[in-house]
Amino acid sequence: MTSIIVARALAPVVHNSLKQLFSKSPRIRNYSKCLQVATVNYNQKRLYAEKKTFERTKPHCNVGTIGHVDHGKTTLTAAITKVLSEQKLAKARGYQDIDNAPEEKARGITINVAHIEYQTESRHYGHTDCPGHADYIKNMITGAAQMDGAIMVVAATDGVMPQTREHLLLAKQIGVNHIVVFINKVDAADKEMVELVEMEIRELLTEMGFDGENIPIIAGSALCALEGKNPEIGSEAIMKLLKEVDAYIPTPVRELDKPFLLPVEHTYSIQGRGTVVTGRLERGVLKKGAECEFVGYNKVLKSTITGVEMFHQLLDEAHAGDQIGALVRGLKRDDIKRGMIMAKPGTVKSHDHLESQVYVLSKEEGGRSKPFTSYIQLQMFSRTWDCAVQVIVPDKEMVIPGEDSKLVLKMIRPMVIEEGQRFTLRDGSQTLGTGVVTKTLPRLSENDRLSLTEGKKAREKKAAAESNPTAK
Ligand SMILES: Nc1nc2c(ncn2[C@@H]2O[C@H](COP(=O)(O)OP(=O)(O)OP(=O)(O)O)[C@@H](O)[C@H]2O)c(=O)[nH]1
Ligand SMILES: [Mg+2]
Repeated sequence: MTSIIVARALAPVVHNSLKQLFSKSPRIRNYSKCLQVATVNYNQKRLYAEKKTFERTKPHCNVGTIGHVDHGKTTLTAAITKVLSEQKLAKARGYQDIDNAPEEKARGITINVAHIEYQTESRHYGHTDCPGHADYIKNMITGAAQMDGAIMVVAATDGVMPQTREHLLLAKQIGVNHIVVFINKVDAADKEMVELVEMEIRELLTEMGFDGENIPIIAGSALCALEGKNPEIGSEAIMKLLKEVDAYIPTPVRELDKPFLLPVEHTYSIQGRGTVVTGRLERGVLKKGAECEFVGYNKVLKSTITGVEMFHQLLDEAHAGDQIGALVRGLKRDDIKRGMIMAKPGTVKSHDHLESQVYVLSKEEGGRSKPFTSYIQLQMFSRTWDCAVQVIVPDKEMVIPGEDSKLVLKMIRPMVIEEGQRFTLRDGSQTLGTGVVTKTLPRLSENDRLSLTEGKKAREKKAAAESNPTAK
């Protein structure tokens, strides 16, 4: 022990004298470079070795902020960590810490989702802050796909706005059924306005199929909480909100006894360590040393998991529901893509052809106004991937908005699909409906796949020829 302490204390002195010595001769300078690289690697490995181990003392739950652009989702996220940090239940994260990409800072909006950690007395939380801007809805869908419940933020100054509606709709489609509402910016609105906004939200929630009458709605000001002003609408409102989140959003039952599966959300390259993939472990238990397989985009890549972390703390084993980073051996960052599935080898398969049951939203529910027929091309979102699909309506002429229909989907590329898997279909910037995979079908032939990329006219011609083979 003493020798380790002495060696550590002497290391910088030895390092500096060697550096001075080496820098004198140009030939020896190369050695100096090597030494620098070795030092960086050593420091990174030391940092890794000194990381704390995560202690699982409370149930883990994934929540996040959704809602219209600029209504205060990121400010609320920062405020929650600030208020909880005063009780030693979180590390305070500043607004700029959360929206930290240069474009986010320049535009003052969220583009990428951010994952933050905090605790209440009863649970440990992973919190995903989603973007509200309509252009980044794809990131919102991926973010919301990881949540067990959501905090919907509505500014009292604006009330219900287009993405308030759209985010609620998508949350419902994705299967996020438990929502708690925070009416923000009450410092800038009068009491009557706040009451009106609350009524408007309850109406909308009911219209969208949520329990509008009983969903907890808390009014406050995230900015006041963050700046430590007006505690009754600031920090006290945040604590009230967290109490409701604790009580209203149930901890889901996790599938711990199944083989592990993690939909990849991001990949990072860590110098001296390798590649880290992040995402929420959907099922099973993941241990360091486990063999794994990455499946999707026409690839199956084998690897071994050499480390597991949760919010920068080491984990002995990750459980379903945990938001984790896994260090994998022998793969480069570019080999792995968002949307791939990391799973126990041989337990998942990719498909590009499936049968499904889809509910097509009516116009009033935010869906399209016109019916559609076979060969329409849509975007399918499931887990963390999205993919272009061609729709075949097998047993009727057309599908009318507001009805439930059997649809055959042909995907432009094979991805991991399982029976019972849920997905959302979007048409450009509009959500069309939600469905569940009822059956996977044999892989598409090259010929079939080509027809996916054909122009609309060519498809219509082909369809006409197929339905009337005698016509020239
Ligand atoms: N007056 C007042 N302003 C607030 C409050 N909370 C947030 N704001 C301001 O509202 C603006 C938008 O806040 P953000 O937290 O970036 O909003 P957002 O919902 O995360 O925005 P996107 O992620 O881009 O959709 C900022 O200028 C905040 O300072 C509040 O309680 N009162
Ligand atoms: Mg934001």
